[in-house]
Order: sequence, then structure tokens, then C-alpha cells
Amino acid sequence: MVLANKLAAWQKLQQHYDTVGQHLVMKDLFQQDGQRFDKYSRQFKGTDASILLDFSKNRINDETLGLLLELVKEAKVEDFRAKMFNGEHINFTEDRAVLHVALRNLSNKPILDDGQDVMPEVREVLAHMKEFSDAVRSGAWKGYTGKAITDVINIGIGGSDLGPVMVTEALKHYARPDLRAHFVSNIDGTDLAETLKQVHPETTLFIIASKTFTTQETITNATSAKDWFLSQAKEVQHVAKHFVALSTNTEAVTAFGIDAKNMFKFWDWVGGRYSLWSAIGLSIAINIGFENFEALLRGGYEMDQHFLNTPLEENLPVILGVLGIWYNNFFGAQTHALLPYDQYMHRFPAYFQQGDMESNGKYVTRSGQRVEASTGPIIWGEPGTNAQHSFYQLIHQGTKIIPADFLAPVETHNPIAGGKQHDILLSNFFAQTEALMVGKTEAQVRGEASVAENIVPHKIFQGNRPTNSIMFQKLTPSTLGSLIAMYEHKIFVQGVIWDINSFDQWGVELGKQLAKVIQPELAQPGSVSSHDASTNGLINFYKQHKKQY
Ligand SMILES: O=P(O)(O)OC[C@H]1O[C@](O)(CO)[C@@H](O)[C@@H]1O
Repeated sequence: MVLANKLAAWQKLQQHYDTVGQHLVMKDLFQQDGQRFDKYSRQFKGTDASILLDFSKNRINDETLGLLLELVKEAKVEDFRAKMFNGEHINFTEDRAVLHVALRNLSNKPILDDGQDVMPEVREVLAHMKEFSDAVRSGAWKGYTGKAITDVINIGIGGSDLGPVMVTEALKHYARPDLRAHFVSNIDGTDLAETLKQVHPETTLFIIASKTFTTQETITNATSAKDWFLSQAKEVQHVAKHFVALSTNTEAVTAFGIDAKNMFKFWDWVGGRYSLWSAIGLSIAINIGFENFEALLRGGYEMDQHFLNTPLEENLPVILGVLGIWYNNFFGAQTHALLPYDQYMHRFPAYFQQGDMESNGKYVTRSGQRVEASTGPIIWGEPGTNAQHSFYQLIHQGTKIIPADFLAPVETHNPIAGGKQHDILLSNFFAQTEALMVGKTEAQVRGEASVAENIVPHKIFQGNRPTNSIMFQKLTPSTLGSLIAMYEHKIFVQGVIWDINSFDQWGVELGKQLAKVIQPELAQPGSVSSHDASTNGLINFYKQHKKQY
């Protein structure tokens, strides 16, 4: 593969940016073209999900979009897309297929990994999840004293935590209040301790979620949870009723003491950050019911079909991907904000911090060279309107360009005050992207009553700040599924263009290795001298002051 910045379309884009792109003023473009919204907005329609993407408030014209789509073609995004769906081992550094799409493949089409159809096993695990989640929800699954389960604690981290947390928060409207979901991820004992305070061993189900079943945080928390449980339940045989595992590692699961029949399997072709659709979604299925979990899968599946079959110029993930490239690589934007105007989606940005940054935070190309262009953006965000009262100042008047996606539902689940609160929320949603685009000129500031001369520059907004507006009818399970899959594929498109492997995560390994060296040093007496002066100093400071428990 050729480095992204050496592609002909990239060079053309650079020239276009230098001569035209960087000078485009959105306000003028809207004045010149009354059809700009129609021209630069697209709709996705699933069975019940419907998503509008308005990307007209971007610093683009027809030539920009044309060249960006030329880049998609030249970088062979369509070929890579086919390779992913066909089970080729595009995650070549781990020699794995990338088949999270198989987990939500609701068609009868086989999907092959190494020549074998993965679908029968996928369906088998889904059936197991249905059976188990139904039993927990109906109360048929009993704890060791014969009581029904009231609390489910998912113990996992990274992809084995963030997806279930984000989705259960986003779909809280569909959850039953008498069946509470908790999530423990951090090795910091506070996370587990504070959660255990809220539950009772007789009525608590622990789901130990770990693809590898070797992750230090998860296995340590799971062991402590088991100790806590056994301190009250006493008999080891009771563990079977209160501990289940979600993993690819049967051996480690059984060694931990969980019965293999209480293990929900998935496969190495499911990346951790793409795993909420797999058995990792068990806490979601218990929380919102299997039918709703299936609807989530359907939403994902329908977005997959859209991504696969829709022409590039109509394709939502492709459009979002190339707009990101435009700002990241030509305007030098370092970050990308996700700003959901839906309180239920408050963990959506955190979820895609892992989704995007663990996928595309790489500087080595597929052929092992160093990239010459900037890759994955820093993803961040908070729900509106809280974010408005926090960091929007910098987006409006700071020195950095912050491309942002604004997401909002047309319909709320909670029409408080006869829908008035939702209207207020949405008026802020519309106003912010308008303000970011139009800004406020010096003349407008001066036109306002009694502005002191020295205050005038402070009240000017340059505007021309790019945003995408993403509206959906209502935050239903299938809509959420489509939104998640849309961003997954956006990340895919960008990774292919940058020619990086979006599906490994070697960058998280070094810190883990070093922690394993340091941990025994903390338990040994005396000071350490084997690290750099700073690390030695910090470790020794801790050792001098640490408390013995
Ligand atoms: O599910 P596991 O194997 O416990 O891994 C948890 C997480 O750890 C990571 O490997 C990163 O440390 C993620 O990719 C993954 O989601």
C-alpha cells in the first residue's frame, strides 16, 4: 500500500485545501446555495430506526466531497470492506478475522472464518443468552437460598465493560427497575466495595466478562467478588448459581471455578471494543430483555447493510469518515467531539473513546512504515446542554478547530412539562450548530446596545466552525444499534485510508508489562533503584508512606 499522503487524491485534496478549502466560509456558501441542506444531508432508514445526517455545516463544496470520495476509492476502502465482511484476516498482526458484523447478521447468509461458517455457533450462543436472560428476568433462575436475582454485576474492563455500560445507560427506559445493573471495572478496590454495599449475595448474579480471562483488573475483582460471596454463602457449590463467565478462554474460566455450562462463548474474531454484540452483551440482554437486545442487533445489521450496499456519496459511515479526514489531515484538527443531546447517551463519547482511539491511535502502517499523516483523533465529549456550560467556550472562541457531531432524538422518552423541556433541549441543539457556523461579526456586536469599545473584540465570534448534526426519531434499541454500527464503520473507513490496522491494540501492552514488574517491588522491603530516577523516586515515596493493611 501507498502511504495515505502519497495517494493522488490526497495530493489533489492538499492542493484543493491550499487554494480553496481553507478559505471556504460556510455562511457564504449557505447564502449562495439555497439547496445546501438538501444537497449535504442524507437519511438512513432501517425497519424502525431512521437517522438524518446533516453535514451541510462543514467547510466543504462539491469539489471537496468529490475528492474525498475519490480518496475512498483510491485507498480501496470498498475492497477492505469486502475483505472484512468475507472474514479475511485483516487484523493481520494477530492473524484474525474481524467479524463483529457476524454477531448481528440476521440474514441467512453464511459468514466464513477460515472456510467455516461462524453463524451456527453465533446463533447457538444467542439462544443460550436468550434462555439465560429470560430465566433471570422471570425469576426462574434462583440464587442459593431460592430467591430470584435482583442485582446483576458485570465485572469487566475496556471493551468488556464500556459497551454494556453505555448501552444499559442509553436504553435505561427499557429496563426493569427491580432488576438492577451494576458495573465494576477499575482495579481500585473502591469500585467493587461501593458496588457490593448496594447488593446482597443471595440475590446477586456476577457476570465475569473477559475475552482473554487473563486481564488483571477483571480476574482480581472477580476473585474478590467470589471471596465476598463465599464469606456469606459458605459452600463452593453455590458459586454456580451466582457466577457466569463471558469469554473465549474455557480453560481459564473453569480454572476460576465457573461451570463451563455457565460460560457464554465468543471468538477471537470479535475485537474487545466491538464485542457488545456478542456474549459480552449478556448484562444488556438481562437488563432490557432479549427482544430488545435483538432489536439492537437488528439496528446494527441494518447499518451494516447500508454500509455495504449504499453508494459512497450516500453512505453515512463513509461521509462521516472522510469529513473526519478533511479536518484531521488538512485543517490539522487534533480532536473530534461527540455531543449527544440525549441524557441517556451520556456514556456514548466515553464508549467511542475506546472504539476510536484504541482502533486508530497508531503510527505504523500495515506495511510497517511510519505514517506521514496524522491518524486517529482524540475523541471526547459530554451530553448537551451540560457541555455547553462547561467547555463550549473553547469550541466557540478558542484557537483550535474542534469538529463536532451533535446527536439528538426528535422524540423524547420523557416529555416532561408537555414536551416543553425537550423543545428547550432541541432549541439549544439547533442554536449551537447555528452559532458555531454563523458566528457574530464586529458590526453585529457594535449594533448591540451599549458595548464598551474595549469589550467589542471579546464578543466577536469568528464562526465557520464545522459540525455534523445527527437526528434520529427516538433512542430505541434498534436506533442505538444503528448509531453504534455507523461509528464503527466510520472508524473502519478512516483506518483503511490511513493504512493502519484498526483492530489490534499493542499500544496498551507496555504499561501492563511494566506494572507486573513493579507490583512485586511494592511488596518487598527496602527501596528500589532499577528504574529511572523519577519512577524510583515515586515508588520509594509510596513505599515509605504506604500503610500496612
Ligand atoms: O476482555 P478482556 O480480555 O478482559 O480485555 C479487556 C480490554 O483490554 C484491552 O485489551 C486493552 O487493555 C481491550 O482491548 C479490551 O477491551
